[in-house]
Amino acid sequence: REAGLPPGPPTVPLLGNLHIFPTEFAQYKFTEWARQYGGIYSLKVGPGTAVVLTDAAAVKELMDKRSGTTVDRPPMYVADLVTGGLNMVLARYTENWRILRRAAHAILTPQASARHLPIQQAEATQLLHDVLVRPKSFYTHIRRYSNSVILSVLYGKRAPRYETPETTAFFKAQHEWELVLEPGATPPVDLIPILKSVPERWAKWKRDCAKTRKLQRDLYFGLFDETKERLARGEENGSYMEEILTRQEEFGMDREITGYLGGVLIEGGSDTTSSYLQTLILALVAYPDAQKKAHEEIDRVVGEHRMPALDDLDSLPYIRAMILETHRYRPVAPLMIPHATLAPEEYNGYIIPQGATIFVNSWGIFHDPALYEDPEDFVPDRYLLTENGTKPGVDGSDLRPNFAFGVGRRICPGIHLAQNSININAMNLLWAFHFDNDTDVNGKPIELDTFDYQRGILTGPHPFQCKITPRTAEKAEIIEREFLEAADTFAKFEFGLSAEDKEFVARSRAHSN
Ligand code: HEM
Repeated sequence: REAGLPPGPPTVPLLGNLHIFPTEFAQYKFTEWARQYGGIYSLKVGPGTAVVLTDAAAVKELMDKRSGTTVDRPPMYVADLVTGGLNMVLARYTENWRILRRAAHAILTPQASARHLPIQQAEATQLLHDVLVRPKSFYTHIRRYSNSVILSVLYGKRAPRYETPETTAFFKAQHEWELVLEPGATPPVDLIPILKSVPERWAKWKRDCAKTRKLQRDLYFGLFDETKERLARGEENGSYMEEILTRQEEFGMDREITGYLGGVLIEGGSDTTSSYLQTLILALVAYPDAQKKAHEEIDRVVGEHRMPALDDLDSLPYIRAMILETHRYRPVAPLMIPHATLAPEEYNGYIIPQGATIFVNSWGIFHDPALYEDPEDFVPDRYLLTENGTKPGVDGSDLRPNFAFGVGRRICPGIHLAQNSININAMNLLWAFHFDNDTDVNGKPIELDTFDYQRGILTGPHPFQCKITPRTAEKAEIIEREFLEAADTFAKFEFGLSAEDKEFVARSRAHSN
């Protein structure tokens, strides 16, 4: 470890800390080390350096205030092979990233996101309907919901079923993408560049990259071309890509970069929102007292005879607190997405060298017992006591309510769209259903493992079992009725459906009759 670096675990020659670098659920080991080495420590990864921040003040200073130097991402050859450096999430600080970011920002502002509320609301109604009809499949209903919302927002084309061809193609491409990105799936090409020149016939990982690239391009450019053709026919429905296509020149975007912009937004918008909602349900089952308080609140404010509306949230402080607590309890991105430095930075007497990888350990911060009372428990009430949920008397001002969405110039561009989805669905689900432990054949409750989460940089619970029942017969009727009424909103987004989708749409509406 070079002089001036933050402290960290003892190193060995050549490898540094590489031999002890966690390859899965890194947030847990990183948090353990944070309790030992402090809120800022370093890891030597061969000749490279990674710095782990588990201290809110350091994050605010280095990542938010000095975002100009911490905006980069670490090099990732595999991502370049698959996406040609055009995946906004993983892209280095390049002109292409700036173009992608500007285009995303211009159209995902709070005002622009508000334009997409009708389809989000209609899809959320279908989610309630799907859960009502087939409660056991809630996990896939939620995945369909988030994928359909993002497809509708971006391309004006929805996915009525989990098996809708675009949705199936997306989850297939995404699965392959996650496999190639998994640590250990590829040799350490970023550390040992010579490995990049191994010919494809001896490098399965290169063939996997080529396969993923093809799956992504077939879907992303297929959707892109379809939108272009729809525009040419004069059949606009207000989708994001329509606007991008008409402003392509202004943003300096060619076909290639425009196709990948759509792609990265589907990726960013699908499993993040669904993982969040699955965690919310897991927590409601595991913490029935919190569920009861939320039920009482929504009954008092919204009542029995209508579905919640977005404006209701202003009068629902406990549910607002629950939404924040869900982000804290099981953040979708427990280490955010790694950043990297464009220039050396000095902080608290330590040197962070140029090119260092920076992990923001949001898991470690959110689960710090010095900041939070009983951090391992799901306790929405903490956000009623202080703005950032920290213990009264502890200074939580270095945190912010949208901390789970990232830092500095890389903060999540989908934040407003995501928050609308989360807010609508949290209210809807609580208004409509009871969430309980399922029972086994002997009638014994099946306890949930609240740590049974997926591996990966973005995480959510593995599919789990629970019992979901409508809270009253009247609410079930309202859901059926609202679902039918949403048909008009859906219609604009239902062009070019497969025969199976058309049949499903017709059948589900007839069923509701
Ligand atoms: C629960 C929902 C979501 C959460 C918790 C979430 C969280 C995050 C986090 C932590 C980052 C990394 C920020 C950083 O590096 O500092 C990120 C980046 C990103 N998110 Fe989200 N996100 C969500 C939903 C969405 C949605 C709906 C979209 C698309 C419409 C989206 C698109 C992106 C993109 C493109 C990036 C990369 C930004 C860049 O590197 O410049 N996300 N998100």
